This record gives sequence, C-alpha cells and structure tokens, in this order.
Amino acid sequence: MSSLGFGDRLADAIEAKGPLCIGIDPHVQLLEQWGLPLNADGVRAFAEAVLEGCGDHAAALKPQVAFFEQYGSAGMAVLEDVIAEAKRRNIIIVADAKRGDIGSTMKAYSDAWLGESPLATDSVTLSPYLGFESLRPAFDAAHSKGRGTFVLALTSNPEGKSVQHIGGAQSVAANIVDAAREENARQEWSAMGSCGLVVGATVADALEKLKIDLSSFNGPILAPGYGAQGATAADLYRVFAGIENQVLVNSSRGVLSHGPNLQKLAEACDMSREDLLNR
Ligand SMILES: O=c1ccn([C@@H]2O[C@H](COP(=O)(O)O)[C@@H](O)[C@H]2O)c(=O)[nH]1
Repeated sequence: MSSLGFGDRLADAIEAKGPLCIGIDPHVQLLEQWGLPLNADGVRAFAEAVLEGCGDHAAALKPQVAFFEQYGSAGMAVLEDVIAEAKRRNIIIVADAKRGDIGSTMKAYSDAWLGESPLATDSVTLSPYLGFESLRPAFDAAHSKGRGTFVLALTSNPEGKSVQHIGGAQSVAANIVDAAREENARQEWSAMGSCGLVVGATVADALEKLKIDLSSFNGPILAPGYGAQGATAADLYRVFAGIENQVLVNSSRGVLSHGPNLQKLAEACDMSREDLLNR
C-alpha cells in the first residue's frame, strides 16, 4: 500500500476517475437476473464481473459485506479473494461492514478490516452508536496504516432519522460530523483526512432542518442513495455544495442491473459518471 494517507489516495482517485463508487452487491434478485446460482459460486462470478467491468471506470468499489456473509464461510472466502484481487489491480475498496462495538471488541474488528487479516482493505464503514470514541482502535489503525474509515452520520434510509435527528440543533448526526472533523484535525494530510462520513445523497432536507454545515468538513464523504434510492445528480450538488471534490457517490443496483455483460456494466458506469460531472 502507498505511503499516502487514505484521504489523499482517494482524492487522487476521484480526480483521475471521477466521483463514482460502484457497489458489489450480489442481491438475490440480481443473481437471478444475471442467471447465476444463489450460492457462493454465484457471488464469486458476480463479484468477478463487477471487478472486471467496473474496476477501471470508478474511483472505488464497495462490497456490501452482508451479501457475502449470507452464504457463511464460503461467501466470506469469496470476499477475501475479491479484496486480494482489488489490491492486485490497485482498486480502492470500501468494505461496507458497518462495524462498531465497545473498544476492546472494536480492536478485533479493526484488526480484521484495517489490520493484516485476509479481509483487511483500504477502508471500512463504521457505526458510531456505541459512542464515537468507542471506534478509537479503528481510527488509530487507519491512521498508522494509511487506511480510512467512513462513520455513519446521516444515512440514506428514511428510518435513520429516528436516531440521527435526536437533539434538534445539537443532533446526534451533528455531533458525529464534529467528532470526525476533530479526528482529521489530529492528522496530517494534504487534500483530505482519512476519517470520512456516510451522508446519504437523499438527506438535503435533513441537513437544512438540523442546520448541519458540511462546508468545513475535512474528510471524504461516502454518499449512497444515488440511482436506485431515487437521489439525482442535482440532489447531490444541493447536499454537498462546495465540497463536491470530497464526495464518493455510491451506486449499486443502478449500475449492476445492466450486467452481466461487461461492456454494458462499463457503459453504465461511464453514463453515471457523466451524469454526475455534467449536472
Ligand atoms: O446510508 C447508507 C449506508 C449504506 N448504504 C449501502 O449502499 C448501497 C446502496 O445500494 P443501492 O442499490 O445503490 O441503493 C447498499 O449496499 C447499502 O447497504 C446505503 O444505501 N445507505
């Protein structure tokens, strides 16, 4: 892995390839649509096609761990191979594992996803609802190893507000944004820090209602919700005005529904990227 921090590596990838992150989300419906078996072999064929078709057309790929985990150890073995192949191809991976636990257990999660294990990769999504500071082992591992984290702040799903909006002007979400900003202020970086946030492309109204100002945020933002969940390029520019260069826009089903043909997958990535860049 390069000596640049994760935030700076991701900034370079976004500049070179555009802001798109493609999900590796082998939903049962997509496996069926692609004519693949509903087992770990189907998941392997699916993931290999996404690596091949989309790997050079996006800044990063985001395997959704749940879709591998549902097939037990055989599915997780596929995920290990996907991570190894992405490393070989120099593709940045965001493992969407949404991990979070008390600090002593968190150390094991961070060894798994940000250490030297076969699952360890560039970055991982984290859930801060046992307290932002409980995630410290992951922040420290990310910092010392040039890896990154994306902490859930305002998720793209409508149910998220029942927790994230609590507190009004001092909302839970605003506290997470502030804590991640402070975390990045503790590090050295040139384009952006390595402690990122998950902020859905669907949350423009919530940002206004909660008076959360992302313009001074100094890390990467993973923005799901574009495409299949209904958010558009215009929504993204409204939510992330002024910090567009820090945003990694995820699309999973919106692109994956064009498979299994590799050429069509690549074209779907390019069309989404053009849509995002030529809003
Ligand atoms: O707030 C969040 C956090 C994560 N996700 C994940 O992103 C993809 C979205 O898939 P689409 O098919 O583009 O809707 C999926 O893996 C989610 O688990 C999210 O949607 N929202």
